[in-house]
Formats: sequence, C-alpha cells, structure tokens
Amino acid sequence: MPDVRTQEIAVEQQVVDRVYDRTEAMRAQAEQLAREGHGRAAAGPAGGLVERDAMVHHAAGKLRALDAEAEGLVFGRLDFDDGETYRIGRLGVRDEDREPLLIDWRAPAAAAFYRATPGEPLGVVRRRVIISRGREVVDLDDDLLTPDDAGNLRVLGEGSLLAALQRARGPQMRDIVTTIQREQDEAIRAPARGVTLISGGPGTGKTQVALHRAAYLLYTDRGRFADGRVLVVGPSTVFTNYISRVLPALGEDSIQLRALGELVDGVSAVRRDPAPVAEIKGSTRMDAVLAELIWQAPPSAPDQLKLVYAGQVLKIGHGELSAVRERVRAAAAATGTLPNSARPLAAKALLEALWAEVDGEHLDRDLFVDDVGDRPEFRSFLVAWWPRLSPPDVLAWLADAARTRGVLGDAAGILAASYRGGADWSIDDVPLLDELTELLGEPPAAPAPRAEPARLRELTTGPQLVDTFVLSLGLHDGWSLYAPGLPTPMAVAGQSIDNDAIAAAQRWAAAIILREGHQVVSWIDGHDPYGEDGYVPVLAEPLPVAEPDDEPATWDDYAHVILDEAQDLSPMECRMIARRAAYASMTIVGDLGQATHPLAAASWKELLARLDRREARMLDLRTGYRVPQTLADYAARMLAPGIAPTRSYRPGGELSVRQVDDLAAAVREAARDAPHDRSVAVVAADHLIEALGPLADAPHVTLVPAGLVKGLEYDHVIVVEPAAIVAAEPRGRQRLYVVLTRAVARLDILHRAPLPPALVPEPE
Ligand SMILES: Nc1ncnc2c1ncn2[C@@H]1O[C@H](COP(=O)(O)OP(=O)(O)OP(=O)(O)O)[C@@H](O)[C@H]1O
Repeated sequence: MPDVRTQEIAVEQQVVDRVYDRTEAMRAQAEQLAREGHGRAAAGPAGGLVERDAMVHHAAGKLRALDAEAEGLVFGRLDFDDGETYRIGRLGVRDEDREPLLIDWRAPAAAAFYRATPGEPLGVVRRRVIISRGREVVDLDDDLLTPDDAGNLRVLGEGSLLAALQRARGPQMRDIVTTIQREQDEAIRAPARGVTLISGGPGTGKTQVALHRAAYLLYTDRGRFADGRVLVVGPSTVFTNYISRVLPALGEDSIQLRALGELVDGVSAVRRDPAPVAEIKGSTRMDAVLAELIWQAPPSAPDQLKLVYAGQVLKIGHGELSAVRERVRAAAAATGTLPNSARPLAAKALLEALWAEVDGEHLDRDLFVDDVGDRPEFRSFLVAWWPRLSPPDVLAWLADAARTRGVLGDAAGILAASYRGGADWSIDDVPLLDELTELLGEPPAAPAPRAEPARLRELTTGPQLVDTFVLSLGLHDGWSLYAPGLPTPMAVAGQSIDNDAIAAAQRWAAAIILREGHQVVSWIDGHDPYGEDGYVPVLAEPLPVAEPDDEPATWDDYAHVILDEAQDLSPMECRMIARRAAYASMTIVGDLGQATHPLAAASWKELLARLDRREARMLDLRTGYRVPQTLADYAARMLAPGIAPTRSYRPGGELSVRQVDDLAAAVREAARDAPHDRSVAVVAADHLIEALGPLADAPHVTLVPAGLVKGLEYDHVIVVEPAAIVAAEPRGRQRLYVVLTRAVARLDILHRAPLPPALVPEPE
C-alpha cells in the first residue's frame, strides 16, 4: 500500500502529464499553422488557436528546450477553503474546453501562492510546492495554513526554499519562481507606473526580484512592454551573462538585458577606469568639457584656405579661420543649431571672410557667393574644415590634454593619460559618447519618401473576422484573453454602457489592435469564447509589419527601465539612463552599503534627482538568502556607519582567516583543495590578479578581480589580501564589503599584510 506522500505525488504526476500533453498538442497545432503560412494574425479560433495560446506554446517549447533539468512547468498548488484547487506554473495553460489547467504564476489568482500566511491565509488552506525533475514529480512540500501553525511558519515553502538555497551554485543564476517570498512578491507585483525603488542588503534577492518583475510586467501588459520595450541594465557584461538565463527560464525572451558599457549601440565596453579617472568622467562638469570640445577645430582640419577669384589670390590663414569658427559658433548658438547641422552656417561665414579679401568694387557679392560656393575646391575645404563629427571622433580629442586644460584644469592630464588610443573605450566613456550623440546632433536627413497613407493597405482578400479580439459586453473575459490585467472601458462601464462608451471602447481597442498590425474596418455583433454577447472586430488584411526581431526597440521606445546595482550610477551615467527613460516607468534596485563608485549618490533621494525623478514607491527587502549569518556578521564589520546589517535567513557558514608568508602559494593550495562539485572563486584586488594566476592545478576555480565581483555569488570564496582591496580605491572599504558578501557557504581569508583592523578576529 503506497504511503500518502507517494499517492499524492502520483496525483500531481497525472496533472503534470496532462499539462505537458496539452502543451505538446498546442505546440504541434501552432507549428502546423505556421507551416501552413498562417502568421500570428491568422491564429483565431477559426484557425484552431487563439493568439495568446499560440504565443504561450511557442514559449513553452523554448522553456523545455532550455534544459532538461529545468524545474517543471507545474510547480505549485493552492487548495482553498471552499474546495477550489489551482495548479500554478510558469505559463498559463487551458484545456480543450478552455478551462484553466495551469495558472501563470504572474496571474492575480496566483498571488496567494506567494502571499498567504497562517495569520492571513487569503482563503488558502494548503500551499503545495511540487518539485520536479523535468517532467517527473519527485517530491512535494506542503504548508498547512491553519491558525495552529501561525507561530511555526517563518517562510513560505520552507522545505523547498532550503533545498534551493543549499543547492550548489552554478555559473549562472537560476530563477526563484517556486520560492519567492512575500516581501519579494510585493516588490515584483508593485504597479508598473512611476518609479519603484527596491533596496536591500546583499543577497536579499534584489536582482531576482528585478528579473521576475520584468517578466511580471510583460504578463500584465504585453501590448505595452513586449518587443524589447523593457530594458534591464546591469553593471557589467560578467553580471549580465551571469543573470542571462533567468528570463528565458521564465519563458520571456523579449526583454533587453544590457550592461552599462553596452548602452550605446556599436560600443561594447568592459573595463572600468581607475577611481580618479572615473571620478572625472562621471561628473557633470564633463558636460561643459564636451560642449566646448565639439566647437573646437578638429585636429585634421586644414589651417589655410586659398583660392583664386577674378585673378586675385584670396587667402585665409590660421588666425582668421579660428575667428570664423567662433562666428559660426555664435550663429549656431543664436539659432540653436548643433555642430553636425552647422555646415551651411560655416559655408556662409567662410564665404563672407573670403569676400572681405576681394579687392574691386565692380564685383558682385551674390555672384561671388554663387560661384565660389559651388566650386569643388571650396566644397572639399568646407568638408575637411567642418567635418561631420562622430562621438568617438570627439572623445578621442580628450586624450589631448592641451585641448581640455582650459575647462578641466589639472584633471586634463589625468584624463589624457587614461586613453589608450583606438576605440578601447571604458565603461566610464560610454555616457560621454552618449552625451556627444546628443550634443553633436544629426545632420538634417534627406526628406523621407512619403509614407503610404497610414501604411494601411487596401483590402485585397476581403475582410476577415478575427474573434480573438472580442469586446465582450457581459464579462470582460473575451477581452482579457488578449490583454490580461487591462481594465477595459467596457468592463469599467459595466452593463450600463451607452453608445458613447461603446464607441470609446471600440476606438481604444482599434488602437491596440492596430499595434498588432491589423486595421479594424468595422464591428459586428458576436460572441466571446464563453458565449457572452460581444462586439467582434472585422479586420483588414494584416499590415506588412516588421517582425520584432528585425526592428528592436530604439531607446526612446522603452516603456519600463530596470536598473540593477543602481547605487553605483555616476551623474553622467544617470543622464544617459534618464535620456532612455524619458517616457518610461522605472524600477531601481540597489544597496547603498555596496556603493563603490567614487561619485555614488549619498542617498536614494540624490540618485532619484540625478535620474530626473522626484518620487518613488520605496520597498525594502530585509532578509538575506545568500550569506549565512556567521559570514554576514563578519562582513558587516566593514559596513559604513549608519547602514543596518542584513538579517540572514540561514544560520552558520564556515569562516577561516589565515595569515601566510607566501600568498601565491597559499592561494594555489587553497584553490587545489577546494571542492570540485561547488562553485569556487578566488577574489583579489584587481592589480594582484595577474600575480596569482593562472591556477593551473585548479581549473574548477575562477579568479575574479574584486572590481568585477559585484552581483555574483559562489559557494566558496577565497579572499586574498583584504587590506589591498581596501587600499586600492577611495571606496575600498565598501568594495571589501561587497567581496565578503559573495559566499553562500564558506569564506576563507588569506593575508600576508595586516588585516584591516575591523576584520582582526576577536580573541577567543
Ligand atoms: N525567495 C528565494 N528563493 C530562493 N532563493 C532565493 C530567494 N531569494 C533570493 N534567493 C537567492 O539568494 C541569492 C541572492 O539573490 P540576489 O543575487 O538576487 O540578491 P541581491 O540582493 O541582488 O544581492 P547583491 O546585492 O549582493 O547583488 C541568489 O542565489 C538567489 O537565487
């Protein structure tokens, strides 16, 4: 006789099998439709699938392709006091009768999975985490939400949370969709609009929350956020690679994930400048420097103009050319013209200067201007003297200390020394390149060919009925199939709807449908998939819309921008981001205790002001899930005064502190002895890394410069010479705090020089 657990596993296995069978069937159907040449547009019920289902099963296919050991599609179950039961999964799936089989974790109905507690059960009597390996259910973890248990339940799904936290860490972050905790869920599901600022100490799940929030926002308003209109910004490519698996595992691949060094198209910067240079480049005084540079003569500009007119040699030398350049600048300032659009002004000023050289009252000025202005030698001089500048051209001039001395003073030399030539840009250069794009402006574009009227084609194949888009009168379910979470005007007006409201709703719907590439030509009476009365749009033939992949969102299209490790953004980086977020809502995630940039904001208020935002919804995550308490306490000794340490969910952690004579030999030995089935990192000040590596005997161990370890984690961290990490930069103390908070289980400290006083072990 199987025990209760085995029986329950068998029950869940049946459901899981059904969900997989159904997704397979739907996927096959979607592929069949695609083979037959139906695009997304044709996937109405007449074609066998509603559009959302086609998309869902496309995502499901990807999810499973991701890797076989991914936790299954189905991971949770909620039993309610009225006998209702839901299964929760990574996607929503309906059965053949369109009854929900699996509820997407992001749907409102699934929120109770992450929120219900014995004190506030929200009608839930049992929450079950279903633990699977691929398709196979291997275990269950139940929380009974009865008042008797109120004192016992510290966290949600304790068994599965502990299992998740104790699992060996790999080279990439894994999602936490099965074990999101209540305070994290509140941050994930906070409203999209405005600014949401999520703070919390190391390991409180800020990055996880940011990524799950991105997936949540897409679910709630796909029309607004799909096709790359959510941007997630991380500090480095090492970091974005580390977290890059999470969103695909949640079924989302249309979110743009970029490192700070990759925000300007065509640039991919990976190195940081040393603190004194970063401090100069990050400050807003660079504005004035760049605004000055763009009007200076390019190094390649000829310094003499000579031509013959009416038998006279006309010559403008270096000094006069400089004066002409100043006049062009003044004329441009008066008309708000940017340098790359100012060549006509330059031509005019040069011709005036040349005319002043002409000797002879009998000559006509207008004829002179027409004649000389059209001459090839004048045109080629003009192009060389007033070239179209690109941001890298101008930034390369920063290396010339002489040019910048006037505006930068002594800092010019420091800056000049930081440029290595070529296009080896640092992450700190990227906001400068971005600023220059704006300051230089684009030359006036050739007039665009006239667009076809609204790009709407004539009906050539006759109108088609696509009842995926029903505006339903009674329920709004018909509509919500397409735009879940959006309150429709119809739903708001309810049964009392009048003709004006219907017209307004139809206009609204038509606008959204147009974004999907269809023109609504009329509305007819019909039914939604539940048989409720509704209005059904009659659509024109699909518009020739570009596929999203062909046309990624440009930066002013972002609807939501998520900033991770935001505490480190310099004023210039904030300006670069604010430019991209001008029309976007934002999620800002960070920890002031980990601020290492020399120009990091002293408070969230200051950061918001830098981003040109005033108000934010503030949320704080208080429990740490990475660093066990012993290690967290040790690291907290480096915390700046006034910042509260994080309470760790897990006790314990192994700590060893050892002084050695031969640091390199001790590191090699420690690395060789580190377990092979765990992730292990040796972290040292950036300038010591070369002397330590490569760790030939320990290929399983990663050598990470302290400057790049932010946001990452390893089971076992070996920290080398903490005093050198502190001494390496002005905010070295904070850097060491970041380094000390990377370990999930074990922290070894190896040092030769004395430890920073706060880290000296207390006598037993
Ligand atoms: N609810 C949870 N369930 C399981 N694991 C979790 C949960 N919350 C956080 N974690 C784990 O804790 C670790 C730290 O999470 P994360 O990197 O998101 O924290 P963070 O606040 O961004 O840290 P830091 O500020 O140090 O970069 C990760 O391994 C993450 O998967």
